Amino acid sequence: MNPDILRERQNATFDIEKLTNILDGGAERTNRRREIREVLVLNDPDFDYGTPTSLPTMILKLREYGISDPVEINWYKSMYWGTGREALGLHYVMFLPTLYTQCDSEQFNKWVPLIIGTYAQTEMGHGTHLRGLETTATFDPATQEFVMHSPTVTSIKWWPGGRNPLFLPLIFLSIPLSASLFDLFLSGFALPTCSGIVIGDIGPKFGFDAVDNGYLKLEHVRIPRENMLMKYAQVKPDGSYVKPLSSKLTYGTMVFIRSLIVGNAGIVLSQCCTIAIRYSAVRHQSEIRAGEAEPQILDYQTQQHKLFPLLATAYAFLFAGQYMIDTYNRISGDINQGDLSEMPELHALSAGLKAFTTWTANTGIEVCRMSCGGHGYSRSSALPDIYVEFTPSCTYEGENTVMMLQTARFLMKSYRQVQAGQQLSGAVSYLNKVHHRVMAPQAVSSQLDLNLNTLVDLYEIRAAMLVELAAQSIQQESARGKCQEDSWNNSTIDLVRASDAHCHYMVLKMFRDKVDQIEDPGVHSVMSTLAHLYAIHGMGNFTGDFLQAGVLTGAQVPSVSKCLKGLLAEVRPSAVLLVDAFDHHDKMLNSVLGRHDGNVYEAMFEWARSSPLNRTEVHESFHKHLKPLQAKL
Ligand SMILES: CC(C)(COP(=O)(O)OP(=O)(O)OC[C@H]1O[C@@H](n2cnc3c(N)ncnc32)[C@H](O)[C@@H]1OP(=O)(O)O)[C@@H](O)C(=O)NCCC(=O)NCCSC(=O)CCCCCCCCCCCCCCC(=O)O
Ligand SMILES: Cc1cc2nc3c(=O)[nH]c(=O)nc-3n(C[C@H](O)[C@H](O)[C@H](O)COP(=O)(O)OP(=O)(O)OC[C@H]3O[C@@H](n4cnc5c(N)ncnc54)[C@H](O)[C@@H]3O)c2cc1C
Repeated sequence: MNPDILRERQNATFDIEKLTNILDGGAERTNRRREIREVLVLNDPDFDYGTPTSLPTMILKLREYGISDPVEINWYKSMYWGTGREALGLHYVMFLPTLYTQCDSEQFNKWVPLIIGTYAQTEMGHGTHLRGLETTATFDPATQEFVMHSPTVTSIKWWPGGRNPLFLPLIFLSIPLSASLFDLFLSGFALPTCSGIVIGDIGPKFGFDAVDNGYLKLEHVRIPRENMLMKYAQVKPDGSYVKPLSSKLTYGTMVFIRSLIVGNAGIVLSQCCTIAIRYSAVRHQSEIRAGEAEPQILDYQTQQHKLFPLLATAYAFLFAGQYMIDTYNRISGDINQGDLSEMPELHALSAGLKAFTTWTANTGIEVCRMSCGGHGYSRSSALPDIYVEFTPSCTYEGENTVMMLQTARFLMKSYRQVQAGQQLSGAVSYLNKVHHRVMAPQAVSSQLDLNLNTLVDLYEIRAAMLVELAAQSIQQESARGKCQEDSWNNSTIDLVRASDAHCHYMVLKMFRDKVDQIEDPGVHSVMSTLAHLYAIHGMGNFTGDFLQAGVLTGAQVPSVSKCLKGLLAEVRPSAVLLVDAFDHHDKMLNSVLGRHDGNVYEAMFEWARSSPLNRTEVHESFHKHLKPLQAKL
C-alpha cells in the first residue's frame, strides 16, 4: 500500500464502518450490499466484468439469485457495470416502474414477468412540453383498437433508450382524446412484420454509448384497446373515456426517477471525491517551504477548497437522496390509496432537488477532474467517463431550468396562500413566518454564530426572502399592465433563484437532521464538521443573498472566509477516511487514481501498456503507411 495513503488511515477519529452503515441505512444493509458485491458478483465464475456479453448473464443471475428488491438490483448492477450506464437501465428505472404503477391488475400479470421495454415519450419537437406532444392514438370502436400515428416530422418519437431493434414493447405517451390529456400505451411490435413503423438510431451522442437511443415513426399502426395502461384512466369498448383522478398521475414515473436521481447525484459525487481525494493524498508536487520535500497536493489550501466542500456536498446529497426516496414511497403509497393531497408537494420537491443536485454534481465532477491535473484527463482516472455519463441528467427526466420553475410554481402558490392567511405545513411551512413578519433577521451579532441550527435558520430566511422577491417581481410586472403569463416569464430569473435557495435550505436542513440522529460521538463530530462546511461554503458563494436578507453584515463577511479556512483544516486529517466510508470497490470505481491502495503510478503504467496502441513495439501503421513512403524518398 502507498505509504502516504497508509499514513492517512492511521489515527482515525471516528468509526468508518459505522459511517458506512449510516450511508447504507444500517449494518444489515451494508452486509447485504457487500454480500452481493463480493459473493454474487466478484466471486462468481460467470462474472465477465462489464463486457457486452455479460448483459444476458446479469439478467439470468438476478433471477437465479432471486434479487428483486430495486435497491439490491441496483447494488448488483452497479457492481456489474461500474460507473457506466447499461443498456437495460431504462427498462429497470422507467419501463418496469411504469408498468408497476400504471397497469391494472390484469395487465400487470400479463406483461410484467415477460417483456423488456423502453419509454418513448419525447418527440423530436417536444421533450419538455408534454401537453405539446403530437403522436395521436385514435380509438376505433369497430375493431376495438387504437390507431397510433405520427402526424408530423416533429411527432417522431425521439430518444427512447434501449430501443430493441427486434422487439419493441414500449411505453408510449400520446394524445388519444384531447390535447390536454394523454395516456400511456404499451405497444408491442414484432419487427419487421409490423408495417407502418419506421425505426432507427438517432446517431452518435456526447456519451451514454451503452444505451442505444432510437427514433420511432408510426404510420397508422393499430394496437389492441387493452394496450392502454388502464389503472388510472380507461377507454371503454364503446369508446367512452374514464378520466383519471388527476391528469398528472400519468407523470408518475418521471417523479419516481427524479426522486432516484437525487441520491444518484450523491453517489456519483462520492465516487469522484473518492478518486480525487485519494489521488491528492499520494500526489506530491511543487513545494510549500523552499528546500523541503514536495508536499502532498492535499496539503494545499486551494486543493482542500476545491475538494472538501464537494465531499460535504456528496454526504449532503446522499442524505437528501434517502429523504427523497422515503418521501416518495410514503406519498406514492397514499396516492395508491387515492389520497392525492401531497402529490403537488412531491412533484415540487422531486423536481427541484433533481435539478439542484444534478447541476451541483455536474459541476463538481469537473472540479474533481481538474484537481487531478493531467492524469484527471486520462480515461484511466474514470473521471471523464463519469462526467460524460452523468451530465445528461441535467437534461433528461425534466430539463433542470424547467424543473426549477415547476418548484417555483409551487412556491408562488404557497406564498399566495400565506398572503391569504392560510397556515402552511410541510417543506414550505417556513413561508408562514413571512406573512407574520417573524422572518425579521435575528439580532446579528458581530461574530458569526456557527451553531448549525442557526445556520439552517439563516438559509430559511434567505429562501423566504427570495420567494418574496420573486412574488413581488410578478406583482410589479402585473402592476405595469403585463398579463399573468408575461409577468411570470419576466420574473423567471428570480423564480429559479428562489427555487434554488429553497432547495439549498432543504438539503442543509436534511443534513442537519441526519447529523442530529447520529449517536456515535466520533461520527457525529466529523459529520457535524462537514455539515458546517456545507453551510459556510454556501454562505461564501451566496454572500449577497445573506447580506440582502439582513442575516449577515458586511463586518461579518471576512469571518465567513476565516471560518471556511478553519473548517477545511479541520476536515484535512479525516479526508481519506471520509471517502473510504463511501466503500466504493476498486472494481466498480475502475479508476487508477482512486485505488484503495494508492499505488497510482505502477497501475497507471500497467494501464497505459495495456492500450491496444502498445500491443506491438512498432505500430502496424508504420509498416503500412510510413515505411512505403520512406522507401520512395
Ligand atoms: C411538468 C411539466 C414541465 C409541465 O407539465 P404540464 O404542462 O402538464 O403542467 P403545468 O406546468 O401546466 O402545471 C399544471 C399543474 O400540474 C402540476 N404538475 C405538473 N407536473 C406534475 C407532476 N409530475 N405531479 C404532480 N403535479 C404536477 C403543476 O404543479 C401545476 O399545478 P398547479 O396548477 O397546482 O400549480 C411537464 O411537461 C414535464 O414533466 N416535462 C418534462 C418531461 C420529462 O421529464 N421527460 C422525461 C422523458 S423520459 C427521459 O428523459 C428518460 C431519461 C432516462 C435516462 C436514464 C435514467 C437514469 C436514471 C438514474 C437514476 C438512478 C439510478 C440508480 C437506481 C437504479 O439504477 O435502479
Ligand atoms: C441521454 C438522454 C437520454 C434520454 N432518454 C429518453 C428516453 O429514454 N425516453 C424519452 O422519452 N426521452 C428521453 N430523453 C429526452 C429528454 O427527456 C428530453 O431531452 C428532456 O426532457 C428535455 O426536453 P427537450 O430536449 O425538448 O429540451 P427543451 O425543453 O427544448 O430545452 C431547450 C431549452 O429550452 C428551455 N425551456 C424549455 N421550456 C422552458 C420553459 N417553460 N421555461 C423556460 N425555459 C424553457 C430549457 O430550459 C432549455 O434551456 C433523453 C435525453 C437524453 C439527453
